[in-house]
Amino acid sequence: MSDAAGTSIHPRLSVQRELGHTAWTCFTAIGLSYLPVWVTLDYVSDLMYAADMTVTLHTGFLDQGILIKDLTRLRKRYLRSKHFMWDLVSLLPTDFLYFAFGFETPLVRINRLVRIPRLNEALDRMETRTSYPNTFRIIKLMIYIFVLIHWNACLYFALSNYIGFGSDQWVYPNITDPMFASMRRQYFYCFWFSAQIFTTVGDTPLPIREDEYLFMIADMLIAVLVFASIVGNVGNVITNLRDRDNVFFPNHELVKAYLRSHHVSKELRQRIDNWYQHLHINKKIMRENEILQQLPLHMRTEIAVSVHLPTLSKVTIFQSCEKSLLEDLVLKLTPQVFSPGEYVCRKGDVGHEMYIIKEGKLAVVADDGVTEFAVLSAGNFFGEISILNIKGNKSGNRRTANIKSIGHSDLFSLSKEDLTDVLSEFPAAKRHLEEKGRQILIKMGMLEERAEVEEVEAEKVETKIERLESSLEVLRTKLARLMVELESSNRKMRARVEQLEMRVAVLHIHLPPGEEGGEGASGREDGVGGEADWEREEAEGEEEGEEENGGKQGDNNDVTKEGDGESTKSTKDLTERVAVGNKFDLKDSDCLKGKESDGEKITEKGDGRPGKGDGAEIEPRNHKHDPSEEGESVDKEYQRRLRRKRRAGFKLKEKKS
Ligand SMILES: Nc1ncnc2c1ncn2[C@@H]1O[C@@H]2COP(=O)(O)O[C@H]2[C@H]1O
Repeated sequence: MSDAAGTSIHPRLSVQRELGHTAWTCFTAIGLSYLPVWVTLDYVSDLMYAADMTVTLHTGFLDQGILIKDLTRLRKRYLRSKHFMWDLVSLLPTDFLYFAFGFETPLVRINRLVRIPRLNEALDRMETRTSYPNTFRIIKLMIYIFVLIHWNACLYFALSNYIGFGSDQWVYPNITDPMFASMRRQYFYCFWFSAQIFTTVGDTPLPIREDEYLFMIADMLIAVLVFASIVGNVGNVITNLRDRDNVFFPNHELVKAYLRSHHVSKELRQRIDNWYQHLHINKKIMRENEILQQLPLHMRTEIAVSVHLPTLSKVTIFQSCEKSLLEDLVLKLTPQVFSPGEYVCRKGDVGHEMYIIKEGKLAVVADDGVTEFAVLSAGNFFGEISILNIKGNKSGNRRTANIKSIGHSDLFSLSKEDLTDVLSEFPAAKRHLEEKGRQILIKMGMLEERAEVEEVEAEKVETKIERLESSLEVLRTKLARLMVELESSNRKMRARVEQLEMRVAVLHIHLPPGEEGGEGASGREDGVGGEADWEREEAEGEEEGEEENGGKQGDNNDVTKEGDGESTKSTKDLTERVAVGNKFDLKDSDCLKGKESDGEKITEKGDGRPGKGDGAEIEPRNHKHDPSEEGESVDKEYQRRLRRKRRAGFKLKEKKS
């Protein structure tokens, strides 16, 4: 059960109780004559109070935005709240006091009044739910005033009773007088007396005694407040109504004042007045976008869809459209009203929006304003040609015809930007609109078909170029990937060769000295792995290196660097190089080769010892044995062989290829 349900039974109930009780308390005769009625009303009210407690117990509440309906939690919450305390107090069975004081003292039930805040709560809720809040506010105010006057009337009667009926001219006349004896007369007289005070009419008899003066003073003070609140509330209601009108409709008063001050012709003023009249009488709300702006977008869309969808679905082009397109469109529509004979657009004007007809009839007219080419009615649209950039349209962005409102017509306008926005997402609808425009243009002979064909062809060429460019891009990426793969397999190969060479070098080192020397002595022909070949290659390499690189010889470090660089050069670099259109230049690898030969050469030069470069650089036997030197020479030997073999490998590969 929702929260609102809990308080809905209160207003009638409480008003009735309060009126009843004071009447019964002060007008004892009324109370005693209708005792069964009062008692029944009292206990029915008590039942309702109890029912309200049950309802409250089942009323959900929001916890972090989630409606809690769990009974145990609801019960716990209610029992711990202060409402429960007040509800309990209001239902205490004080009626047992009747046995002590008798039925003439219904005041024993005064504890029921602690529920008054619930009455206010209920009224507030009703006010937010009613569709006529201003009327509701006025009625609420009237009820409050009525209750106040009623209570005051009862007090006046009770005071008169206390002073003595008819003891002076201010108090209630003697009730033994038949004229004032009837219960109805008693109540009406007191109510009239009280109403005079609260409405500040003040036409009451003058008080005589002090207690009468005190009563009057208190009443007058309350009356001022009551009067002020009446005036204030009614004023508010009127302002609200005017504000609402000002939001719904353009401010006529302001426009009128403007027209007067600028001495606008009577005929034009008349037309504007008629237009205003039409808006008011037919409740044409012009500023709905402004009004709905205060709501969140999804609610605005829902409202706009429910209000305008029937119109949009009448429009042929939108009939087959997806719901999302209509939802997009509906928020961008601006209502416009045109008077009879008014032009919506004129031929030759620059088009900024298109129109959808909600109601009314419009004519496509010749320049004379009389000859009608076509009549458009609800569900039709127009003004799309000049904003769609139709190819071959001779009039460009200019209106192709005059459109005149025959009677009053209700249109929705849709700006060029909004239409372009929406149509960019829905190409089918765009094609449909363009097709319709093209047909009209052909009929009018305003479509340059050759230009259209040319534009279409130019578009085709453009599309082809775009396609070629994108294929080129794909090819480049593929090439880059291939190059990266090539590099990586190269690297792997080299690593493998290095490993093998390392093994060979280790074998050499561990050979017995005789064999080692033998190898050195036996000459290059017997060298491991065809060293003679390497030497030859080396020599060639040197020559090539000299030819190709000339002055680059100083780059001797590059040999090793290039070798290592293979691994440091990231594949990313390569990809970038290729992607930016640098054709992967084979010269690079040639240079590399060249540098390697340079490097080799420089190493030899650096050695400065003839014969060192021939690859048989084994230390003389009689050299004083130094283990560190031996290690160093082995290292150098190994490096040199490594380089030579690598180069030889390259050359062999090249030769083979
Ligand atoms: N013969 C016609 N029948 C229906 N509509 C037309 C005709 N001629 C022009 N229109 C519409 O009138 C509009 C005038 O502005 P546009 O040229 O932007 O778009 C035009 C069409 O939508």
